[in-house]
Amino acid sequence: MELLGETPNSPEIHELRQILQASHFKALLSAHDTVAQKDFEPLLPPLPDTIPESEEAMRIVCLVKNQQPLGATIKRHEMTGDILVARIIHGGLAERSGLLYAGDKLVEVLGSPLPHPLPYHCYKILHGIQGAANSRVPPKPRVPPKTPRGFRKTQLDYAGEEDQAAPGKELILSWVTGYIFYIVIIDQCLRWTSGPTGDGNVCTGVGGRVHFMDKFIALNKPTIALGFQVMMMNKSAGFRRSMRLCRRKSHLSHLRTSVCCSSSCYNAVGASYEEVVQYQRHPSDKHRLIVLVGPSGVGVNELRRQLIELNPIHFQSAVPHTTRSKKSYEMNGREYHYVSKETFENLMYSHRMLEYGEYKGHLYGTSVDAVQAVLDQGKVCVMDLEPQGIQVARTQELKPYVIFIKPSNLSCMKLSRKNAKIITDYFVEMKFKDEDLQEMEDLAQKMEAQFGQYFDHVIVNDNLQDACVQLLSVVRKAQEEPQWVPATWIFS
Ligand SMILES: Nc1ncnc2c1ncn2[C@@H]1O[C@H](COP(=O)(O)OP(=O)(O)OP(=O)(O)O)[C@@H](O)[C@H]1O
Repeated sequence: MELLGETPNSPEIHELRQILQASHFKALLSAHDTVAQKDFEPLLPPLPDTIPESEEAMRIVCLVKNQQPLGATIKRHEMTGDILVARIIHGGLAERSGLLYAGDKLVEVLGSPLPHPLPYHCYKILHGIQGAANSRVPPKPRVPPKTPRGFRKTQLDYAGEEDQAAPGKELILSWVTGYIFYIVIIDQCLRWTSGPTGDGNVCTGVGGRVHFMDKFIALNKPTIALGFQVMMMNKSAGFRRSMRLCRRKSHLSHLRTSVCCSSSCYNAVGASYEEVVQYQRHPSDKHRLIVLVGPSGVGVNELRRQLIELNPIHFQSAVPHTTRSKKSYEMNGREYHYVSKETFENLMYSHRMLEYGEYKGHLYGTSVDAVQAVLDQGKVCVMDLEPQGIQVARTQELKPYVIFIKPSNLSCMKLSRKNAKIITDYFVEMKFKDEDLQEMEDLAQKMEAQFGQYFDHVIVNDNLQDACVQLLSVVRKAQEEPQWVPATWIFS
């Protein structure tokens, strides 16, 4: 205002004077001056000036702590006993400071060397700090995280609230198998943080058991898991009759079925998550293999048969292989590919059989090449598979889309299956008993629990017509719309 008094008058000067004299502006300037004159910075403890030359170079980290938690967890190294920073919570004080990192060794806090304490003692020391605290940590090369950002699909259910090892209850998340989430940051400790990508509900949290630190998005509701389907007898290609219940009833000793599984499947089964990407099939690409799984008797064959009947030019089953001899009315490549035992076994051992089994001394099975032959014709190959066989089919070559056919609840099943028959072979059909339906339900639950992570979609087969309409729509979407698939199918 003083300076303005010395300045020749002008409309601008007049306006500026009015602004500076307005009460709200005076209040703002007054607040500024009050803040500026006080030193709100904490007094940092002086750096020690006598550091022995022999001492390993240290970073001295000064954190000023208020009521907020530090946002880091610590652990004791099993071998050395060192106290290490275990995790840095996303968005917490430690992370925002940019000074502490997972894996840092805490040497001293508040000028006192850390005794060889249990993490609990350290926790008490750290927790008790108010204001500024110097900590000494050895320098550490910062290695950029190796794991790429990207989407992951959960392979297990995780109940965060029940996890004793979870680092902070307020951040804990729970999820079910099949959730897709996006990772933003991964540090050396296998934690990750993920951020919004647009769709879905965004939530932030930590999965303790799998050591994730996440802000993650549920883009996909989980789909389901699987069953135990065995050897089938062909009536004609595409309309196979199942022997699954037959095996359960009386022919168990005659039927031996196996499913081969490459070593990778064991890894996948044990993993907590799988890296996934969205895949949109180009119209000129081969179709994805459609795999139906479900407990015996649920209607897997019935649905496959109905789908093919709806459009036999578009949908087709793969022709299976057998070592039995050809009957007079059969044709090689139509009902079966008739091969020697040696050829069959070669296919088995070279992992070219998606599933195989033995019935009455003969081998039967469906090969990858038979599926490829259908896909090469530009058709959609539809097959039913034992859940154990999904792993073998899960290749970049076939890109299977797995649909779990699930029974509805017992009372609905009793109604819908009133006139249905269990087809055990060509000649024997028997009515479903209550125990068959119960067994089907139990098996469905086991399949979901064990193989749910592989299911892209679940159809509850209550009303047959509804289930068939759903199947048609899902199969169309699988071929025409973007779907989450393992990243290895696309980048390998
Ligand atoms: N939704 C449904 N409503 C009524 N009957 C059904 C329904 N789904 C299937 N069925 C009947 O149930 C019986 C068993 O079906 P299907 O043979 O397809 O079972 P599956 O799952 O292939 O088992 P398996 O391989 O052991 O035969 C058949 O008689 C079929 O017509």
